[in-house]
Amino acid sequence: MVTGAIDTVLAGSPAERVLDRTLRSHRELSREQRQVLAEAVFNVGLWRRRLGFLLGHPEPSSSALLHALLHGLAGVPAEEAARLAGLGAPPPLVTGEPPTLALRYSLPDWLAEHFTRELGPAAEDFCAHLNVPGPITLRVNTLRTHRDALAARLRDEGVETRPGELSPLALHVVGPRPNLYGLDSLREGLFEVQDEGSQLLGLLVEARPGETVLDLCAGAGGKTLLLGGAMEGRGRLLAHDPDAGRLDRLMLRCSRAGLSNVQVLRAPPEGFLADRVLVDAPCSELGSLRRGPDLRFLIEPARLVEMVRLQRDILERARQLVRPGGRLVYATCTVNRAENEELVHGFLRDAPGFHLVPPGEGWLAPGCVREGFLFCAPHLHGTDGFFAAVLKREG
Ligand SMILES: C[S@@+](CC[C@H](N)C(=O)[O-])C[C@H]1O[C@@H](n2cnc3c(N)ncnc32)[C@H](O)[C@@H]1O
Repeated sequence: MVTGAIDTVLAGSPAERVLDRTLRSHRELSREQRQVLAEAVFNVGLWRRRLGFLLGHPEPSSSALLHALLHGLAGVPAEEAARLAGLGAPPPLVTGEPPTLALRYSLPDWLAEHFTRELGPAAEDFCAHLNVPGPITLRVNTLRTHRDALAARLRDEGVETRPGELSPLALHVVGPRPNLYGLDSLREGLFEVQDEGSQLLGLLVEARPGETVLDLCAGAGGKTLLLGGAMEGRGRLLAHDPDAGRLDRLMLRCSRAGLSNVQVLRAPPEGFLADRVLVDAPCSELGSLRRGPDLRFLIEPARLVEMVRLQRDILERARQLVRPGGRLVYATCTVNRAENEELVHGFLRDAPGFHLVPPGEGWLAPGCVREGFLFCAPHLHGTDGFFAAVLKREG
């Protein structure tokens, strides 16, 4: 069953879905067996390239990969590892460090080369952090409570946290992964799960009570909810996304959070000017690769180029919706200059009425600023990878 699930993941099915399906059809498994299955599927899915190197074979069988994981990476004795993997005898493993970044951190070659071009020598550290799960981070809903009170409430519910150092709204869960969805505090809308870097993107908008704020790529509302808190529920908060299902989820989350001034726009917005516009753009999502073991193997390299045209179009639309003197925040969760710095510089060349302003002046940690933009990454800040530009329309 384990090797069957691994085969399906290696053939390109998303690991989360394969695991879910396998667990559903094997309800007889004990808690420990389910845990072992999940770890085997996720870790072979993640480490497949490094395991292939250990085996000296580009396309080894699932059993051989499982053996290499257990013996080569987890240190289980060879005979025991072979038995657990269903092999008669342990295959020999290569010793020594893999010679390339792609093999060391189990990435497609093109992606490792991309990160080297983007980050230079820091690519090694960045890629190492892609293989370590990120923290579970919560964002306090300031419409209902404040951070210290939420931490105390969570402690009463058995969840220990520590405050984030970058976002004043963040709490990181400490210790084993809790079942957050079973907590009354979540049902009462006291918090949302949101990466600390993602919180910074919403905070860069610096939305104020009484303003008109447009979240142009609102999705299921992660940032809309933050903006609503900053506006203290006063003013007009407009949320648009072409994905109707996501907007439905946004509305549910707003109601749980006690946010009543959100207006959902199902058609592309027009005919008004906003004080602030957030473009949390669709992107290649290379900053979120640690969120899934196999995401790196599912991305098509062409996506890094194809997204740029869509991002330009969205930014152009956003430009027309910012009032004179207003603010436009362009953000992505990717590490790709073509979608980030280059796109913004191109926009500034074509839209002379806008200029770049320092992100988060007076509150954002200087370590989160690179070349005048927000830049966060797992190896530097413990967040997913994010980019943002804060642009002001001249008055
Ligand atoms: C990075 S996600 C947004 C995440 C969301 N802001 C949040 O914090 O949860 C990008 C969103 O852009 C949306 N999108 C795609 N094409 C778009 C377009 N042409 N105009 C506006 N949004 C678009 C996608 O449906 C997706 O929900």
